[in-house]
Amino acid sequence: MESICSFLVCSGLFLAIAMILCLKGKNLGRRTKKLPPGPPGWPIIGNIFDLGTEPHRALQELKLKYGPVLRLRLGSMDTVVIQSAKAAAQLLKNHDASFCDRKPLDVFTCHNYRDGSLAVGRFSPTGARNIEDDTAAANARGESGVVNLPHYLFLMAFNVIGNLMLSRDLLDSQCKEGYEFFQATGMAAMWAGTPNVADFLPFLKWFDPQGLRRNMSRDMARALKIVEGFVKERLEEYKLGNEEKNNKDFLDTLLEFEGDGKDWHEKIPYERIIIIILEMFFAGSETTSAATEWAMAELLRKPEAMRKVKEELNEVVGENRNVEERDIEKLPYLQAVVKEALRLHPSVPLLVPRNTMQDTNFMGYHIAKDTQVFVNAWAIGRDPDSWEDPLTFKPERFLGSNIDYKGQNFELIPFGSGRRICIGMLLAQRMLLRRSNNSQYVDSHGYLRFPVGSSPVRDVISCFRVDPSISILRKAFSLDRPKTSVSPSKSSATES
Ligand code: HEM
Repeated sequence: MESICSFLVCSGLFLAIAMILCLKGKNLGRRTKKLPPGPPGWPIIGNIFDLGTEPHRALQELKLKYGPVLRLRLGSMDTVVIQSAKAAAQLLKNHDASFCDRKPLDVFTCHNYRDGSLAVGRFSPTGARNIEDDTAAANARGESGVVNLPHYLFLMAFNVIGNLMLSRDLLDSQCKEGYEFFQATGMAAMWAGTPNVADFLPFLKWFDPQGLRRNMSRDMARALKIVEGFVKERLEEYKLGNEEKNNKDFLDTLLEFEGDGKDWHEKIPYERIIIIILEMFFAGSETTSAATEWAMAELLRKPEAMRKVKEELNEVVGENRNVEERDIEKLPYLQAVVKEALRLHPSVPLLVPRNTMQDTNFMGYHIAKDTQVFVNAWAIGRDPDSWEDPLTFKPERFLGSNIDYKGQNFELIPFGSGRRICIGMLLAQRMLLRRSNNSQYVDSHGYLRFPVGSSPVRDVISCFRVDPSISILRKAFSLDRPKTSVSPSKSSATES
């Protein structure tokens, strides 16, 4: 036993020394080239502790000292952080080809996920339960009726995606696999979001010291199996001749796809379809529900903005009609509210990390191949060089302005930009501005319609007849996510 321990300790030391020497060698080679500035790091761990518990905030502070292009070493991983609209434009527009790869997390190597994934894959050129009913039931039980808004918003986003992808309400008593799927994806998202020391010190990958890969492998297998069941079911339906339905969903489209006649000339492999479907839940639920929640939290804190949204909705849609997709363009104030919420609270504050595909001369600095790149969309959205009064929630700033989040205005990039821009952006836009009752369909004009329902913002307004000073408990943590409770009965606003 003793000899095994000594062997492990010696091998660990040997690896650590080898790594330090290797890093030194690497640095010597680069001394002649100008690197971006950055704080000095510790041996082996580098600047990991400089990130703190909220990396986007800690990095924003480092910008004051080192400027908008910052260099860090996270373990053995070279990292560059971009923190101004100008630098983001250079990166995502002029150098997008060099920086369009992704830095993968170790946990995404399970079940060949990375090979099938769009979001973490290598770059290759080729409604919710009724809130009112639940509140009424709680009141009947003598409870306060405080609503856990994040919970409803997440369920809503999950079900909307379930309908678009698979034409089913996953979180419904009729769908027995739905709850297990919901749980498995939730756990997998948690493993993916836990900082993994093996990502920073790759020689530890083999040991999986926090057990994250093992946990991810288990929960991802559960989720993949359920999606596979849905896909098999659909293929059975095709065999029975049921494929001639009017409304094709995303799964139908993936199964029928036979190439675009340019870069892709074949059907999408079965395993990849399963991973893509799963990924839409990962990428689309938490992001959309967090953004909606922030928009609501900000509106509840700003009675004047809330009044304007209500007035606009009443004028354009009226009291008795549901919001339809075509209404969106006639709701400029609501659109401005969404932009302003995404400016201050982008759901993915550092975007999804990029990876440099080749040595690149970027704004006069040498960025080596395989450097990880963070773009701090959170800091850019609050940069006083780009925004007047940047910390104030002021939707009016977008009225009469052409600034949009579609990847062309680099001061507002909650969905990223360039080749790896969020593919769900337009869907997210609709989900943020609207609410589904899970039976949406495409109307004769090609618009998505939701027969019953309205914008989530409107829901809060109409469900609670909101007192502007309603209680909001907000606590930002890692992904800048607010925790919002809305109670029709409380009348003070607090923020922590
Ligand atoms: C408010 C909602 C959302 C936000 C803020 C958001 C944000 C982002 C960001 C920042 C990226 C990385 C972009 C870059 O590197 O330049 C991304 C990528 C991605 N998003 Fe979203 N997203 C949202 C909703 C969605 C939805 C609804 C879906 C699909 C159902 C989706 C699917 C994806 C996918 C597949 C990628 C990877 C694209 C690639 O790597 O090529 N997202 N998203």
